[in-house]
Amino acid sequence: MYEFTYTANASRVIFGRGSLNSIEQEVERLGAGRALVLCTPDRRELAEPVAALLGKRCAGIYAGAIMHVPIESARAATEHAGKVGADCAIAIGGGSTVGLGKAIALESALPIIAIPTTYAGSEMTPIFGLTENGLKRTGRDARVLPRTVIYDPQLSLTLPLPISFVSGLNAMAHAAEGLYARDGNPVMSLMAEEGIRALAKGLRALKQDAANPDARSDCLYGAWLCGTVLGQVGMALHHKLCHTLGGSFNLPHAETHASVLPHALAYNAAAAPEAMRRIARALGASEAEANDPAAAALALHALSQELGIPAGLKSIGMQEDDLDRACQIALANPYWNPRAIEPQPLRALLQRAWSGVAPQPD
Ligand SMILES: NC(=O)c1ccc[n+]([C@@H]2O[C@H](COP(=O)([O-])OP(=O)(O)OC[C@H]3O[C@@H](n4cnc5c(N)ncnc54)[C@H](O)[C@@H]3O)[C@@H](O)[C@H]2O)c1
Ligand SMILES: O=C(O)CCC(=O)CC(=O)O
Repeated sequence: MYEFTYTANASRVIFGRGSLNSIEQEVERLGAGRALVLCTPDRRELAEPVAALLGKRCAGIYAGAIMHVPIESARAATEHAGKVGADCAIAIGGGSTVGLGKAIALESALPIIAIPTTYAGSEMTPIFGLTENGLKRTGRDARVLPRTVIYDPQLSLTLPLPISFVSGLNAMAHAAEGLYARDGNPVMSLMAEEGIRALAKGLRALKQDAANPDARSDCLYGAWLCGTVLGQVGMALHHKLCHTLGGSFNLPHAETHASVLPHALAYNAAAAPEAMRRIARALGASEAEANDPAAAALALHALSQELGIPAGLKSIGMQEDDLDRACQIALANPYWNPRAIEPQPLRALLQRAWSGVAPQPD
């Protein structure tokens, strides 16, 4: 028995090797003529070819993107865009750069073209994040959804494997929670399962050969699917926990997602057996194995180990003494989750996520 509401986001997506070459015509298609190219300070080499392809349509390169978009960086970028008369922003990079483009759009309504080079998936969502006085807030606004997304797998060939792996698990997290979302729907569930499957295939191939173009294409295809899910349906325990950990303890985003995901799925396994079956199946479990709700979390933990992802929040700088406070913060703002958020089980989840041991339901 199906019952759902589904409103598609209106992004235009161009996917393929060499699709970067279409950037000038995509700027023209938006009716723009002065595109500001955004990147992080350490990735100007990504922005320069875009500026060259744009020629006279380029309003310059702004290399001021910072993770979690500090409000000061957003204000400076918006001011600069105004000063150079930009009528479009092109964000080439990961979620930090797309996040800066979104901050400019939130203030100025400039159209964004996103050219993702990690698997974060921000390019496919109307979700923005801004950090002020050490506190990160997120919201949804149609103005921040990139109008056009160009996925060119060639551009992620230089993404280091450690970042590729954790960014891939960040993407899988969107799909996993999308499979048990309160407002989920069959289209998003199909995309979520296929996204996890494509990323598992691509990440495993990257482990063998970081320069494998087909593996990069599989990963970026999976990131597109998972990012689309994130943009369409609500998230739950896993994303709320990672937001708390990232925002309150300044932990790196993708690494935090990768550490927490197996444990968040174990917490929810009994309450969302169908989602767990589809996740386990997408990760390569047999139909018989996938029928065990615990299989999804264990398969994800096994994939993390196979990829060599450092185990546990302790490996990315979180202190064990901070776990009690993390638990209190996570409990402070109630939100929907397929299983009730209870203090003791949540604290046990955080302990296991911190230590990096195998996940277990409790
Ligand atoms: N709003 C949303 O929908 C959404 C979704 C996911 C993530 N995010 C946000 O995005 C940020 C995290 O994004 P991220 O994980 O992509 O991190 P990121 O954008 O900071 O990139 C991670 C690292 O990869 C490097 N990198 C990127 N592309 C590269 C390339 N081609 N070659 C070499 N190095 C490259 C960057 O320089 C950086 O050091 C967080 O702030 C997170 O909250 C937002
Ligand atoms: O937590 C996520 O991976 C998606 C939401 C997010 O990062 C919001 C933001 O900080 O831009």
